[in-house]
Amino acid sequence: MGLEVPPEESNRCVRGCCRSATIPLHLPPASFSLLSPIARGSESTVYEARLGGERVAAKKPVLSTSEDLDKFHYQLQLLCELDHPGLAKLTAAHARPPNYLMFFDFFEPPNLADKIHVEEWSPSVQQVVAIASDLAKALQYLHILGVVHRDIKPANILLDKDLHPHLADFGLAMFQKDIKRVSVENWKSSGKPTGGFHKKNMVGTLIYMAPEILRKDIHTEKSDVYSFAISINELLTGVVPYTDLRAEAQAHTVLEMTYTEQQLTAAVVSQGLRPALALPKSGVPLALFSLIQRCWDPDPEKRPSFGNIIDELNIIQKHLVSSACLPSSPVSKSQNDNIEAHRYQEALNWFTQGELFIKRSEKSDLIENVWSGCSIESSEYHPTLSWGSFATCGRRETMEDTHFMLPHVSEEKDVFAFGIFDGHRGSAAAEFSARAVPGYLKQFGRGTSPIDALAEAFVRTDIAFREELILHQKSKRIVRKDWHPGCTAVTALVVRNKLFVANAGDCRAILSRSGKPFPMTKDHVASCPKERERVIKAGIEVKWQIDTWRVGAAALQVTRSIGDDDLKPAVTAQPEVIETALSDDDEFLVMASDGLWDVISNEDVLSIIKDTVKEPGMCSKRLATEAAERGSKDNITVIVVFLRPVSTAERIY
Ligand SMILES: Nc1ncnc2c1ncn2[C@@H]1O[C@H](COP(=O)(O)OP(=O)(O)OP(=O)(O)O)[C@@H](O)[C@H]1O
Ligand SMILES: [Mn+2]
Ligand SMILES: [Mn+2]
Repeated sequence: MGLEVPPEESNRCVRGCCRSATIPLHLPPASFSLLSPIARGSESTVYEARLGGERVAAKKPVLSTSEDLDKFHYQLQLLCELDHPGLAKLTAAHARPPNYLMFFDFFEPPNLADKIHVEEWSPSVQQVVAIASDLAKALQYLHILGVVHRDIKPANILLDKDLHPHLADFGLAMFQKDIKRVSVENWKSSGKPTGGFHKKNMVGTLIYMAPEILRKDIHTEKSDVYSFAISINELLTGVVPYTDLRAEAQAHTVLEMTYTEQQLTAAVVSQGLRPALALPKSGVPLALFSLIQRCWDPDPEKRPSFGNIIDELNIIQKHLVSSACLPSSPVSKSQNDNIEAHRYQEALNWFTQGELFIKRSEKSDLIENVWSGCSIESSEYHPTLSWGSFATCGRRETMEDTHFMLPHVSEEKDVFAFGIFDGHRGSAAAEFSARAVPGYLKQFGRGTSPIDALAEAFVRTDIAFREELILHQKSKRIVRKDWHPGCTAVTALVVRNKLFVANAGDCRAILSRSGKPFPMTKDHVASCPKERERVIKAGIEVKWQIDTWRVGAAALQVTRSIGDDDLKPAVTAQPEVIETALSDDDEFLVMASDGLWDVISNEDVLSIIKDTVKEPGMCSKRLATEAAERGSKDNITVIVVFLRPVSTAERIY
C-alpha cells in the first residue's frame, strides 16, 4: 500500500498534541476518498473509504463544540498508542480543519451485534469461547496500558473472515488516570456520565453498564469486565439482554416497554438483576456460566481480571477440545422456543410468604407450649438475658441476610429464640425463613424436645419454601425458571438453663465461657472433608473451582442450607444441633453471618466485646463495624446475647 509517514517532528495534528512515528496524521486530501456510509452513530458517521488504494473505514466525528474537538484529539492521541491484533487498528488520520477523520482497517459488516440479531448467527460454544478469549486478550492489553474502554458491547466488536473479534469504538476510552481526575466531579454534578454517554437509546446502552457506573461511581477496568460478561452471555443466548428476543429492533421496543431507564437501573443496582443465562442443556460448560456470573458480580473487586479470565477460558477451551470427538453443541435456534417470557423481577414479598405459611400450618387447638426435656428445678442456674443485634449490607449492593429475636417463644417466660439467615442467589429464602422458623418454634407443643423442634423447624421451612417457589413458578408469578435461592441458617434456643444451637451452613455461634470462645456450631462448607464426602455420596459433584471447593453447578460453598432446590437433598437443611447447660461461667453468646467470621477470629470477637460498653446492641454494631473495617465484603449480621446480669456500672458510658 505504501502510505508515507512524514518524519515524526512534522507528523502532528493541528494542535501538535497528537503524534506518531507510524501513523500518518495529516493525509493529503487526494490520498483518500469517502464512499458510502456504513453506519451513522450518535457521535459519528462511519464510511467505507479508499486510502492509498486500500479499502478502509473512515470515522467522521460530529464536531459541533470545542469540547467535541478536545475529545477528538484525546481519542486520536490514545489510538496512536495502541497496537494489538484484537483491536480495530487506526491506520491514518486527518487531524486538521476542515476535515477531521480517522481511518481504520476495514472489517466487512456485519458487526457482532448485527451478526447475532440480524443474521441470527448461532455460534457453537467453541466459537463463543474463542471470541471471548481473543476479546479478553485485547482488553488485557488495554488495561495493562492503563486504558479502559468503557463501551464494550457487540455493536463495537467487528469480525474478520475467520470470525476473530476486533474491538472498535474508542469514543469513550480513557486512561484510568484521567478518569479519576476528570469524571468524578462534573459527572456527579451533572448527573450524567461524561464522554457523550447520553444517547437517544439510553436503555439500549444501559444494559451493558455495570451497577457502579449506574450509581455514578467512576469507571474502572472491572467495569469493562462486567460489560464483557453481558456481551459474552448475549452471544451464548442469542437474545438481547433482559428480553427473550433475538431481533434487535423488536427487542429494544419490548425492553423499553418493560423498563424505564430508572426501573432498569434500580433493578440492576439494587436487586442484582442480570440477563438470563443460557439453558443448561445448551451444552455451555458450567465453568463458563460460573465465569460469566463472577464477571458480572455486583462488587467490582470480586470480578476477575482479564488475566484470570484468559486463564479460565484457556482451561474451558482445552476441555472443549478434548471432548470434541463428540459433535459440537451449537447454541441452537430452537432454544428460542424454550426461552419463555423471562421476567426477572420477583415482586413477591417473601417475609409475607413465610408468615402466611405459618398461619396456614397453625394448629387449631390451643397449644400448651411446654418444652420437654429440660428440668424445672428451683435449684438450677437461671441465666439473665439481654440481647441486641446489628445488620448491615456492608459493601454489597443488596442485603440478603435476615434475622429474628423472639423473647417469648412460649407461655413460659424463660424460653428465647434468636436466628440469623444468610441468603444466596437472592434474599427470598432468608426472608421466608426469618418468619417461618420462629413461627414454627412457637407452635411446638408438649412432648417435643428442643432438639427435635429446631431440626423440624429447619427441615419443614426448607420444604415449604421450595414448594412455595415451585408453586409460584407454575402460576407464573415467578417466571424465572432456573432460579434456586437458598440461605444458611443458625438458630439459638434458650430454654431455662439450657442452650441449643442449630446450624446449617456457615453462620456461626460462639459462647464466651470462662472468658474463652466455646463454639456452638461447626461450619458446613465444602472445604470440610466430612461434609464434602457426605454431599458427594448424596450424588452431587464437589469440585475445586478457582479458590475453594464448591458444590454442584451452582458452585455453592456451603453444604447445608434452606432452599437451593437444585442441590437437594445433598445440600440438606438438616441442622447440626449442639446443646449445653449454661452456668455462671457463661458470659454471652455471639451469633453472626459469615461476613463477620470471614475477617474476625473467635478470640478477637470476645476481646472486642470485652472492650465495648456492655450493651448488646452496641456490641453487635461494634463487631459489624470492625468487620467492615477489616475488609469484609459481605453482608454482616450480628446478634449478641448477654447471659448474666450486666452491672449498671458497666453499662454506663
Ligand atoms: N473499521 C470498521 N470496519 C467496518 N465497519 C466499522 C468499522 N468501524 C466501525 N464500523 C461500523 O460502524 C459502526 C459505528 O462505529 P463506532 O461504534 O466506532 O461509531 P460511534 O459513532 O462511536 O457509534 P456508537 O453509537 O456505538 O457510539 C460500528 O458498529 C460498525 O458497524
Ligand atoms: Mn459504537
Ligand atoms: Mn461510540
